[in-house]
Amino acid sequence: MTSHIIETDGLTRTFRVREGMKRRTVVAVDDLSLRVEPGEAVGYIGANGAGKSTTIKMLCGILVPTAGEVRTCGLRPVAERRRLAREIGVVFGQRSQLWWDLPTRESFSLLAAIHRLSPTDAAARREELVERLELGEFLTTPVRQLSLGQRMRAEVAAALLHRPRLVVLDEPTIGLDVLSKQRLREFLVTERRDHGTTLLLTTHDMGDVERLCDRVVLVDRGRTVHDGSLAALSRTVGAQRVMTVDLASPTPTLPLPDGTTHLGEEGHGLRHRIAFDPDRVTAAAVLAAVSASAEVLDLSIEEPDVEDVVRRVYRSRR
Ligand SMILES: Nc1ncnc2c1ncn2[C@@H]1O[C@H](COP(=O)(O)OP(=O)(O)OP(=O)(O)O)[C@@H](O)[C@H]1O
Repeated sequence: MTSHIIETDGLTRTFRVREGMKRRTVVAVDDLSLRVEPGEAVGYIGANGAGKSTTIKMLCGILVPTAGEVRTCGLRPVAERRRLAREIGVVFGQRSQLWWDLPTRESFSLLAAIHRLSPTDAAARREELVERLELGEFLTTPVRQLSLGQRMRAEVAAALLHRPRLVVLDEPTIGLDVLSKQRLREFLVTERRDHGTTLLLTTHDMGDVERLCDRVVLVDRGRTVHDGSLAALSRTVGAQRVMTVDLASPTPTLPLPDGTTHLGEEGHGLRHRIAFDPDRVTAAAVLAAVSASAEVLDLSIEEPDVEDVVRRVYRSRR
C-alpha cells in the first residue's frame, strides 16, 4: 500500500452539459497526477471553474471519476468512503456540516458518537479544540445564532474532532474578517505542527497560501500548470522583490549590482526603491552595494504579490 496521503494518476472528470439544443462535454479535471506526502500543506489554486472543487469531490469519494486512479489515505474514495471518513476531515467554507438548531457542544457530541470516539478521548480532544479555537464562549449557543467567524471555527473543530490525518478545506476563510482569518490560520499551522496533519486547501485568498502552504498546485482548465513552492511560482513569471532603503543623507545615485533595477527615489535621494531578481542577486548583496556609498537607516523588502503572479501565469497561457 502506498505511503502517500493523496495519490492520483491520470485522474479525469468530464461533464455533459446542455448548451441550447446541443450537448457539449466539459473537461473539469484533465489527467491529474498528484502525490501528497504525509504532513504536507498544499494550496490548490486556480480561477473559478478551473476544476478545484471537482478534484476535491473525487478525493473525498463524493464524485466518481470518469477516468484515472485515485487513492486518498491509501483508500479508494468511492468504494471505501466510510473508512475514508475516519481518516479525513472536510471543511466547506460555503456549506455547514453542523446541526443548525443544536448548540455547538451537542454537534460535537453527535460527531464523537458517529466517529465512535471513546468518551475520554472525545473529551480531551474537544477541550484541546475549544481552547485553541477559542470556542468556549459560544459552546451552548445554537449554531444558527453564531457569527460567520464563530461558525467557521466551530466547523473546523467539528471536522478535526476525530484527529483526521488529512484535512481538506474548500475556501475556509471566505467572508471572514482579518482577525478571524488570522486566528484560523494560526490554528491550522499549530495543528499541523503538533499532529503532523496533512492539509489540502483551495482558496482565492493568497494570504492563506502564503501563511499555510509550502507547496502550491496551480490549475488552469483542469490541468496542473505549476506544482512547487510559491517562490518557484513567482520565478516562472520573473516576479521580482522590491527593496526600499532609507538613507542618512541625500544620495542621488547608487551603484547597484547586476540583477537589480532602480525603480526611483524620493526626498532628493533619501529613499530609494530597488527591484531585484532573487535568482540572480541576494538581498544581502543589494544592501552591501547600497551601504558602500551611503549609510542605511532602515530597509524593507516586499515579496512579489501572489495574486499578480497568478494573473501573469494565466495571461501567459492565453
Ligand atoms: N455537476 C456539474 N455539471 C456540469 N458541469 C460541472 C459540474 N460541476 C462542475 N462543472 C464544470 O466543471 C468545471 C470545473 O468546475 P469546478 O467547480 O470544479 O471549478 P472550481 O475550480 O472549483 O471553481 P470555483 O473556484 O468557482 O469553485 C466548470 O466548467 C464547471 O462549470
